[in-house]
Amino acid sequence: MDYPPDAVDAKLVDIPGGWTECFITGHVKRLIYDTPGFARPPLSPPNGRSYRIGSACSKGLGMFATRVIRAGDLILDERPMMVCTVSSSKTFRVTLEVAKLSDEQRRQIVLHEWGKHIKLAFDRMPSENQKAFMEQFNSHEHDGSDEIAGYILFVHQHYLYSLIDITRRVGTNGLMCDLQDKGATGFKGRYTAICKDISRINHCCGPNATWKWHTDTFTVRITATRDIGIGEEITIAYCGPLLSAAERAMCLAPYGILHCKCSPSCSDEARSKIADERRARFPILLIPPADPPKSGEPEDAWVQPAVQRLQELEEEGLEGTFYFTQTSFQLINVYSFLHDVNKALWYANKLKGVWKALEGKDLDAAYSSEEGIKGSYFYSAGETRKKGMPVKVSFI
Ligand SMILES: C[S@@+](CC[C@H](N)C(=O)[O-])C[C@H]1O[C@@H](n2cnc3c(N)ncnc32)[C@H](O)[C@@H]1O
Repeated sequence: MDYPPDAVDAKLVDIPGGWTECFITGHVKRLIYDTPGFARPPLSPPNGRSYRIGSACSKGLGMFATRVIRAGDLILDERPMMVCTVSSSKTFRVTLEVAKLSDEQRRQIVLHEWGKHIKLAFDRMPSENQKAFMEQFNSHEHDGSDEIAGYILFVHQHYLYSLIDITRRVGTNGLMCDLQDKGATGFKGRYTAICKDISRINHCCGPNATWKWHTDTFTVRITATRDIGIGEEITIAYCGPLLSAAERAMCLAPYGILHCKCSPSCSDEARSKIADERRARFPILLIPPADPPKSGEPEDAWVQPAVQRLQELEEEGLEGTFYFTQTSFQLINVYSFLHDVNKALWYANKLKGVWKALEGKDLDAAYSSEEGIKGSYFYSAGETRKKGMPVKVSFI
């Protein structure tokens, strides 16, 4: 992809938004060009750079906050060095099946062919990006998976590399892009992005930041999902954080993470069991009781399961998930219904940063201001109820 068209002798410095080399199909190329606003410049964090790359001990390098970062703050919007497929052609695999090769032989040949294509993209990179790409972490260095794919050798900047040196860096560092081929035949790939700085962010099962692919800016965007202190490591989830520990382990293996070291409790069996049980019961739906509270019982006794659920989500570091926003919205709506505006605003305050991080916009005024809450459907439903009239409400 050469967009916008640049001079043949362009340097990295001539492309301030960042230079991405792509290995993509024609269909995906058209899809990118047709994206409204493509190629907007990447967003700049309003308060400037807020991170440094440094040692994260046994995890290698990592990203660390250099100032306090608030939930919802943009940390980095980075154009990748490379975007490429994560797998190779289905049609090609079928052809190999016909050739009666073993599964392992097929895997090696597909990997080799994929590597040859990725090297084409690598060769077109500006030399600064080639250097930065080769400096990225390679977690598969000694796993013995290079019999065929490692066959082609090339010299780059006085070092001898094999194709596998490139493909392994893609596997270790790639984050999934939201680009997808259509159609059932021919080349069908999911896409992955390798960035200079974002690829240094380590995985955490209870991360403090989230990542999202944006085709209009052609960037991976990192936003904080909770407040991050100075010096604290910035982390993202490489896989669905609501999965069980066993499922997460399966998803992390291709990144070369065989034992997740995100926190001491992650490897603690008893703690993992509790975390699994909590994750399995996170969805919750509040239904108001038909009868008024018994004397002496707080009016919001029936809300407590959701209050506890939100606390558990925070304890697990799962603020950046659907269940956190869903439970928060329910609590805002319920406390509007009960005419407890302060509590409604208290939950709105918890939600606002996460909402900004996930949705890229501020929370609607109906949820975040006294007037908004008092003008909401739930507040008036609560009024009707207070007048002794029956109401049927659903809080989501
Ligand atoms: C995308 S890179 C992250 C940056 C990397 N630490 C570096 O030095 O460049 C992924 C690699 O970081 C390490 N890593 C990331 N998160 C980890 C975690 N939670 N536990 C253990 N290792 C982790 C693993 O070696 C993995 O292969």
